[in-house]
Amino acid sequence: MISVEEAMRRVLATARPLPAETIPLTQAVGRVLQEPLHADRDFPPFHRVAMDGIALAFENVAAGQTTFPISATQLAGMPPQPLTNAQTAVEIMTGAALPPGTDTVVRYEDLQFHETNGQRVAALQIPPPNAGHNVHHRAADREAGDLLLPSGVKLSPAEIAVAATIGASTLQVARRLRVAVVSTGDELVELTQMPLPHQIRRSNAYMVQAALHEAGAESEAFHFNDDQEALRRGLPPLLDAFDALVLSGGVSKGQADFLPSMLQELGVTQIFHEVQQRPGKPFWFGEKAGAQ
Ligand SMILES: Nc1nc2c(c(=O)[nH]1)N[C@H]1C(S)=C(S)[C@@H](COP(=O)(O)OP(=O)(O)OC[C@H]3O[C@@H](n4cnc5c(N)ncnc54)[C@H](O)[C@@H]3O)O[C@H]1N2
Ligand code: MOO
Repeated sequence: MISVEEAMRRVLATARPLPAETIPLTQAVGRVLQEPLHADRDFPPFHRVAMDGIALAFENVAAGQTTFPISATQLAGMPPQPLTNAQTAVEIMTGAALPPGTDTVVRYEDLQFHETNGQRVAALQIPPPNAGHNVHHRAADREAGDLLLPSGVKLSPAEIAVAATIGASTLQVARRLRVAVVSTGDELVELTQMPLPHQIRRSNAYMVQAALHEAGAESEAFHFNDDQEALRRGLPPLLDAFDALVLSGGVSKGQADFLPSMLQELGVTQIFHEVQQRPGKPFWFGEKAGAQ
C-alpha cells in the first residue's frame, strides 16, 4: 500500500494545464494568470514627489541659499509648473511630477513660510541632505518593458493592482477546473429529506464541493444509488464533460463496491487503490486514457 505522499505525487503527475480564457480584471482575483505582464511605461512614470512641501534646485542649497520665493503651486495631477527663475521654488504635493529645473523636495515640516512684499517665501529650517531628497525617481521601481508578473502566478489583490497599473482591463487566465462530485450509496438522502433510522444525509458531497470552491474550482453534484446499470449509463457523460470526477463511496470490498471495476470498464486506468491513511484507506485513483 502506498503512502499519502506517494499518492499525492502520483495524482499530481497526471495534472495538465487548463486552457486559457480572457476575463475582466474585476473578476480575476483568485485566478491563475496565463500571460506574462510587462510594464507599459516606467514606474514611477515621472520623478514623483514623495512629500508635501516645496521643490527646488539643490545646487542653490549647496551654494548657501536658505530662502526660496514660491513661484507656483502644483497639486498631484497638474502638469509640472516651471520655475520663474532658478532661485525660486514650487510649492508641491505628494504624487505630483517634479517640475523642470528642480531636483529636490523639502517637507513642510522642515520649512517656515513668511511674506515679503506680497511674495510667499519658504525658509529652510532643516536643509535637505542631498539632491534628489524626497523624490521617487522615474523608473526607480521598474522600467518600461520589465516583466512584472510571470505567467502562472495566482492573482491576489496585490497582483490585481499591478495589472491595473499597466491598464490591463482584461486578463488571460486559466479556465476554472470543472469537477463532478458524485456520491454513491443507497443509504444517502438529500438534505431536504428526513433520513429514516437506517439512512444518513449526503454530507461528504457538500464538504468536497466546499473544498473545491475554496480552491477555485467549479463543481456540480450528482448522486447514484448502488445500481451498476445506472452507473454504467450515468458516468460516461460525466467523464466526457468534466475535467475530473470525485466519487464518494463504493471503492472498498463490500458487495456494492463496484466502482473500481466499473471505472476500468469505462476506460479509466487505475493508478492506485488503497493509501496508508485512516480514514480513507480504500482510496482509488485513475486516469481516463486520452483525457485532456
Ligand atoms: N510633508 C509631508 N508629506 C507627506 C508625508 C508627511 O509625513 N509629510 N507623508 C507621506 C506619506 S507617508 C504618505 S502615505 C502620503 C499620503 O498622502 P495622501 O494620503 O494625502 O495621498 P495622496 O497624496 O492623495 O496620494 C499619495 C500617492 O498615491 C497615489 N495615488 C492616490 N490614489 C491612487 C490610486 N487610486 N491609484 C494609484 N495611485 C494613487 C498618488 O498619486 C500619490 O502618488 O503623503 C506623503 N506626504
Ligand atoms: O504612510 Mo506612507 O504609506 O509610509 O508612504
